[in-house]
Amino acid sequence: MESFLNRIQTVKSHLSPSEDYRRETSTYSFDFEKVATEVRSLRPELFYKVQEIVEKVYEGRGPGHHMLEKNELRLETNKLILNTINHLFEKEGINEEWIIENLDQFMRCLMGTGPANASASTKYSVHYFLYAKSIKNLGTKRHEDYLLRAANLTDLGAFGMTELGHGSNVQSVETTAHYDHETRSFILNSPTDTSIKFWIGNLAKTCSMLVTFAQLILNGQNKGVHVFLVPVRDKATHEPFEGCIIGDCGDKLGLQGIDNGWIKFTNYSIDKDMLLNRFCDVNDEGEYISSIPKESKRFAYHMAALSGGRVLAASNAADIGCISAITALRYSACRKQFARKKGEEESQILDYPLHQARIIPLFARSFVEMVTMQGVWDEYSLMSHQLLDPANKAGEYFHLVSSALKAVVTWNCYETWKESRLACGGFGFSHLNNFGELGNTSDVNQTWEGENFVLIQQACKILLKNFANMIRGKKTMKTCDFLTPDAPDNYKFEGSLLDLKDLFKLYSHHANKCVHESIAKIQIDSMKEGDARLSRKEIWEKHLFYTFIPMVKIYLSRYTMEAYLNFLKKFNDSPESKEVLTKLAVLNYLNEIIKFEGIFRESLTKENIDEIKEHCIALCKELRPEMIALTLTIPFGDKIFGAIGKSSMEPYSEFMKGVVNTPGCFDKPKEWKYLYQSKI
Ligand SMILES: Cc1cc2nc3c(=O)[nH]c(=O)nc-3n(C[C@H](O)[C@H](O)[C@H](O)COP(=O)(O)OP(=O)(O)OC[C@H]3O[C@@H](n4cnc5c(N)ncnc54)[C@H](O)[C@@H]3O)c2cc1C
Repeated sequence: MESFLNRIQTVKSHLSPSEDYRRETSTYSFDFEKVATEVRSLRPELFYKVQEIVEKVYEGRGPGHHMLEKNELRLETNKLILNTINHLFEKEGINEEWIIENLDQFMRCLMGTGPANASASTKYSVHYFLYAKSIKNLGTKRHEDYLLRAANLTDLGAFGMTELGHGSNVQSVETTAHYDHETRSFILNSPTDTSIKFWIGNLAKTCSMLVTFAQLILNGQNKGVHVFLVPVRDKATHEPFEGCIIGDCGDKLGLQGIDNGWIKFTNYSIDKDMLLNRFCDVNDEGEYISSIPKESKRFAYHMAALSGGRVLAASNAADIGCISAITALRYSACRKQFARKKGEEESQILDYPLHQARIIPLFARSFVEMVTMQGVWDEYSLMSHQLLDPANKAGEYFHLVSSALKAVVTWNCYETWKESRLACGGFGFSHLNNFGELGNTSDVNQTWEGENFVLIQQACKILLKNFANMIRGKKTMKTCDFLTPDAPDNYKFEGSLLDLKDLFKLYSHHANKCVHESIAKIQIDSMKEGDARLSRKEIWEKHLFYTFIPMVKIYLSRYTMEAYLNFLKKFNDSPESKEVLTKLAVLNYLNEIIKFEGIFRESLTKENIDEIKEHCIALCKELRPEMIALTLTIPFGDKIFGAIGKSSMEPYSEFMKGVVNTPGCFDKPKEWKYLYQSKI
């Protein structure tokens, strides 16, 4: 903590602050140390340690890093991973037992590598959060050794769920695992081209072990998708074992530092004990046994490990949203274009209300989401061991929350990234300003760990199921305590649009109303007869886009608002800080009302909507002097920002330093002579 406070001091009085820095940090009204300390304490200290280690490793990294050839990037990423883990073991007292016991917390801290090298954090998350977590969640005593070897990186693992023909629909994967009682083994096969496991991170060049999802077939009967621990490479030679053909997926839009690969199995035999058998097994008599008889329920347990990956993707997205918006804010505070009056100095672009309206609400949303996601991590770390307890409802709660958050926060992040990049004009398009790396991750976060439109459907189902439970007199989840059995009366908003607690009531009303309207639509369509008759599935699909998905979005806004209201309690003794942080959230939720206008039409008049727009413009103006100091309260080291986003706020000199130091800047092209061979 001491070194952190020193850092604040350094940031507050940059050694030779630029004029822009000095001006922008002299206008804020909140208690900087209080806010910075509370924001920092949202994460475990180990996160910052990891960030420091990575920053040290990258100290000498010059511009043009993205120009490294794919294999060099991969080598660098693998070395970074090993260096970081070695450092944590040698210097920070981390060991295998601690990692296994605190896998969620450990993974959360390893996210400290993310902003500097998204490929590295992806590799970690594939290895620890998908591979090791699957063994921990689904394995038993017989797999303990594998878990230990995963913890200290003796084995490098990958997670083989997706196939060429099936991504979201995991239940239909085609890889087969036939049980052979004579040899007490499973024989793995990829019977079709579409059954080839594809996109698997760490597989192409790195891993020796692969968690594999396959249909378990015993005595000709398909028992459904099961999870197997599969050695795929001989560690002595690093060659794939016979029966496994492994290849590289080829170049991607980004994240070249991680080796996504494919694998085809041909009569590849693994020991019977390699089935991860916490919930099901083949006994000594060769019979299938399971503590969860229903296949669909068994499948749900096999997938439960994935909710952590969704928490990870959403928290990563919230951070990337913050980093993108911070870059745009700092740059816009320095960048000057056009004088308002002839003869006057040009204006900073952040002083234009148009520019403020584009960027400040996006920062506000990312900030709220970052606060929310750190709270979700805390809750997840505490509850994750309950997720696989059939008597506990935690699994369903986390399925709802992680699916909804993962979809909505990663969509929001992509929007924030795009708008922030555009807000930086041409500079946003230069690799030196980091939007390339940030964009790669904000893009793919929408697809992996569950494709967003598929995930949000699951959240819709759980929300509606909770309503049905309530009607049947069963207990509902705490997160659904806004639901009422009777349809809510029409409601006219009479509170203050600038009061976050009043806005919370408004959102709660509409979250409830949206669930009731969804149910009403289902009921009306279910009563149709004759040609108009629709099946349950048709009704479901018909209302997803305009009714059910917006319902989840409103639910989620209410959820993040509740988390943020709790965060604000930390500032009861610091009224100025509370006021600024409240304004930030009010701006975000008013801005969302404008986006969701249709939903709020019942309770807000046209005059209210006009008033909201006025408030948003006014709030941006009021928050303008606070913005740069607010960006400095977020504890991301300066190294992860591109040239124009650094806290020193010297965009031109930082940028040109990068430009002139980029390899090849002054080189004459080798083939220059053809330039003079025109025949015209
Ligand atoms: C860089 C990268 C790394 C990855 N790493 C791994 C890994 O390590 N291990 C692994 O197992 N997988 C990995 N994946 C795969 C990833 O998890 C899948 O891409 C993801 O689950 C989506 O599956 P899909 O690509 O087959 O898309 P699909 O499921 O085919 O979806 C395609 C489109 O169809 C839509 N769609 C699908 N079903 C419905 C429906 N019912 N209703 C309406 N629309 C629908 C989706 O919304 C989407 O827009 C990785 C992918 C990428 C890009």
